Amino acid sequence: MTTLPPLAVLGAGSMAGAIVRGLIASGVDPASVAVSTRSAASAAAWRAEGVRAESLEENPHANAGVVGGAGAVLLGVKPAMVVDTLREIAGALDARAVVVSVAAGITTATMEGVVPNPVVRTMPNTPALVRRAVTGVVAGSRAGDAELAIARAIFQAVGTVVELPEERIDALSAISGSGPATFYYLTEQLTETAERLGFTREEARLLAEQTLVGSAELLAATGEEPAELRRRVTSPKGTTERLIAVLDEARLADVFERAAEAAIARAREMARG
Ligand SMILES: NC(=O)C1=CN([C@@H]2O[C@H](COP(=O)(O)OP(=O)(O)OC[C@H]3O[C@@H](n4cnc5c(N)ncnc54)[C@H](O)[C@@H]3O)[C@@H](O)[C@H]2O)C=CC1
Ligand SMILES: O=C(O)[C@@H]1CCC=N1
Repeated sequence: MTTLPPLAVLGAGSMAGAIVRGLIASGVDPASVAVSTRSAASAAAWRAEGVRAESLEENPHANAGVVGGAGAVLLGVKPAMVVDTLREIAGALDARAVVVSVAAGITTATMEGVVPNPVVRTMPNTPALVRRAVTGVVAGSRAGDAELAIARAIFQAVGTVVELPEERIDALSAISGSGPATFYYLTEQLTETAERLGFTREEARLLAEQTLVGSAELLAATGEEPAELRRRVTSPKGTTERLIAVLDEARLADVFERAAEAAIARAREMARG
């Protein structure tokens, strides 16, 4: 297994923060991770977790400050900030460091146009925090086996890795990058339905959320196909059969396809800047 080099993380918000915490949960030494944050309070919170942290509030050069000595630099800033952030750190980057981006829509070619380093583009998801992420990984033109192995090692420590060509990553993002939002949205909808059926908010949340968690655990534990697990819930001529018939009528597959196409179109807009 590839040993992770010292890691610098620029912008440790929802996504990169989940990755760092997932890495620490996997046994990575927090002292081998350096984080730059916007606020001093956030940097202090990371220091309390044993991570080296600098904030832009205390030091406007915090981004360049944390990349020195790093063998891998994880870009966790918003897509619109990626190019500016790379410009900021270009002079401080170790020549051999691999730049790993999680940004939606920002191509490897765009990043390679700003820094001379090898670049890997990824699309993880927030279950990284509990080491259950699915991450799409794309090698840039300068990333060789060693750089790809580092990126793979980072994301395998927090879940499962899928390697794919760059033209497929926006589609992967629509399914797994945004996917946690899809499942939480469904859970919210089911909670509201339960409330409309007369349950209190607390009861409704319990019913919807525990059903999501229980169903996911059953899927993971049995390795059965969702269709088979669904069949076991659907008694012939029973209540679930009627329920699923209504969902079928609503053509959810078409709705999900339209939703995914909208996300893909947005990623392409973001790529154009
Ligand atoms: N949230 C998600 O589920 C996923 C997000 N992503 C990608 O992750 C990236 C970040 O998204 P989120 O974590 O959702 O946003 P976020 O807003 O939670 O995180 C961005 C972080 O960057 C910090 N920041 C802002 N300007 C900075 C600067 N100049 N230097 C250093 N840090 C700075 C912010 O304070 C914040 O903590 C985006 O590129 C997004 O496309 C990718 C996959 C999933
Ligand atoms: O919403 C976004 O743009 C990011 C990418 C996938 C999930 N969150």
